[in-house]
Amino acid sequence: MSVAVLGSGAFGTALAISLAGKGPVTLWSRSPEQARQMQETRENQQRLPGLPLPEALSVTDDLDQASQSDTLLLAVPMQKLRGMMSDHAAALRGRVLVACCKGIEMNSGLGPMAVMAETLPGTRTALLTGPSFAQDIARGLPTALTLACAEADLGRDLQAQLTTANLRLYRTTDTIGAELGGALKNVIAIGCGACIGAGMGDSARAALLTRGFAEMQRLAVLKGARPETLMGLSGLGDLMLTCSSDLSRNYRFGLALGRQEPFDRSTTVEGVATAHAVAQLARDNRIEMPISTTVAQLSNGDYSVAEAMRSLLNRPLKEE
Ligand SMILES: NC(=O)C1=CN([C@@H]2O[C@H](COP(=O)(O)OP(=O)(O)OC[C@H]3O[C@@H](n4cnc5c(N)ncnc54)[C@H](OP(=O)(O)O)[C@@H]3O)[C@@H](O)[C@H]2O)C=CC1
Ligand SMILES: O=C(CO)COP(=O)(O)O
Repeated sequence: MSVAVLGSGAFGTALAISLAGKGPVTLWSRSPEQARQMQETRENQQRLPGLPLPEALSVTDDLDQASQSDTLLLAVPMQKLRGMMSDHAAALRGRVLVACCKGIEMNSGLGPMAVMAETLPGTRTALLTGPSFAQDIARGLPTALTLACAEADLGRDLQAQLTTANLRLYRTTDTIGAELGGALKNVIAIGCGACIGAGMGDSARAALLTRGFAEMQRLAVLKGARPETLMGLSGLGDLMLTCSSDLSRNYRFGLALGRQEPFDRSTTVEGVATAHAVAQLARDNRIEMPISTTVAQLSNGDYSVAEAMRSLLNRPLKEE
């Protein structure tokens, strides 16, 4: 089975580098200029500088060529997934699609699995998610991720196809739990970054992370996830990584909010749109998601970090 990665950002490039250790892989960029640069320099200078592209990795800007592969990894930001799939529906039809994005679509409240199902009904789909920074994967550091696929046999095939020497995949059929774990942890990571940036300390971060995890479980279980999925790589594992590392863009965005410093808005920070989607889901489903809702308000500039923390501390007392 052949594989191509569609989307030449940091994560798509890192996955293609890792997969190239096993055999030929194609990386598609929508930008002819970026594709040419990568072919010439054998590096993704824009999104993943300093990490060489192996020989087995070929770069193209021709989607028809890339989509000849049996398995296509879709490595674009969540809010771009629907548009990218609609633009290229004819080329993607009939292939196995593996979404590699973490988030909830703003207007629909849907995750990547539902967006793929709506855009190309009948397509065989899966999700790759979990704790990993693109730089770590590209450097060949040990990493473990979750491959979620509702079709157990296809999940097994994809697990074997996409596991590499240093990237170990676990599988699950709980696609709802896997996608909500990956989406919701980014929101909590913004909150944790803001808390550290504002000098509120590690104890406050531990409280946010733990109560944030309670929110993640509440929404995920309501949507049909298995609680144990949230305890795994795609939930707790990714939450811990993202809430504690400066390599995370969501965490760094939070740090900047807390320090009242500017932040480059062109950086992919999935948790901002997802926080707004979660706030809407909380209203629609009448559940409490106070930290996620506060992060949405914070990222809008409605609150200072100090005000946000005060509003969380002043909530009615309750059982844990
Ligand atoms: N970076 C990481 O460590 C990890 C990222 N992820 C997830 O992977 C997803 C992608 O993130 P990442 O690669 O880091 O993001 P980047 O910001 O590095 O790159 C995003 C890429 O998507 C491309 N893109 C955007 N819109 C489209 C479109 N409509 N059609 C085709 N390509 C498009 C961009 O192209 P252009 O440059 O032309 O705009 C760019 O190459 C996110 O959901 C993220 O949460 C998951 C795990 C780790
Ligand atoms: O998802 C990630 C780690 O698992 C990457 O996090 P950021 O998108 O915050 O950089």
